[in-house]
Amino acid sequence: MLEVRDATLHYGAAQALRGVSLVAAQGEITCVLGRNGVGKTSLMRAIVGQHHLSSGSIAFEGKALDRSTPYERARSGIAFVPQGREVFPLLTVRENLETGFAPLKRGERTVPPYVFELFPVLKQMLYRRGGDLSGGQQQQLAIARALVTRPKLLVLDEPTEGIQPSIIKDIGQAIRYLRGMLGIGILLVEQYLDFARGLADRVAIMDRGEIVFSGDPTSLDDPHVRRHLTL
Ligand SMILES: Nc1ncnc2c1ncn2[C@@H]1O[C@H](COP(=O)(O)OP(=O)(O)OP(=O)(O)O)[C@@H](O)[C@H]1O
Repeated sequence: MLEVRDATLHYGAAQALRGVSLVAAQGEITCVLGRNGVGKTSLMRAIVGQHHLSSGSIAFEGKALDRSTPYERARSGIAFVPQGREVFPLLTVRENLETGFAPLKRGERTVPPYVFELFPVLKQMLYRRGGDLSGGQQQQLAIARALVTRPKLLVLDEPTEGIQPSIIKDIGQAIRYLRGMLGIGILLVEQYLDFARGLADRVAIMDRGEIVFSGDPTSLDDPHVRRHLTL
């Protein structure tokens, strides 16, 4: 579904990605792990079109994305939940959700009912401002806003960061539902190892701008694999 090939990315003279190749399949949860600063966010932002690759390619459903804008990628079915959530604090929950309408045709501009089933608190808080929500509620709102775009691939950058355990559990259940019931592909960046291990079908570990391991989540128990994750 998504195929990144030999991607390199630079910030000025600094190289953040060094020949990264990664596949995310439909109906699977692919989890990218790695310490702080190894390039996980740079890779996700390149996939959604917020950063340009210096070389390499990204294809979605067999089509090269290299020249397409973030808006075109959203229209083709890629949705992004950024690190830090980026909820609009002065817009209501409803208005935040409606920002997800932008890539949709007029007739499709509704919030799918399953979104409120996954995150009932958003229905209760529909007219509250985004900035008044707790961190966990904002994370749910950021995921819901991404789902409004009817994605085929959902890219989540550290959705558990700074979130209380009960909401982490709800988010994990929502991600499982999206994979199992809707067949959405999930690409998840995570630092919280237990969460990743419990969800992932495939894992890829990054270190210093490279993918140093990819395979089965059980391999996270292997000390050779884990050494890339510990400080
Ligand atoms: N906009 C930017 N300009 C310059 N350097 C950047 C920029 N964004 C990231 N970097 C650098 O690129 C490298 C990779 O950063 P990136 O945020 O992709 O890593 P990460 O694995 O997502 O880290 P974290 O878990 O802390 O978010 C780091 O050295 C970082 O300082």
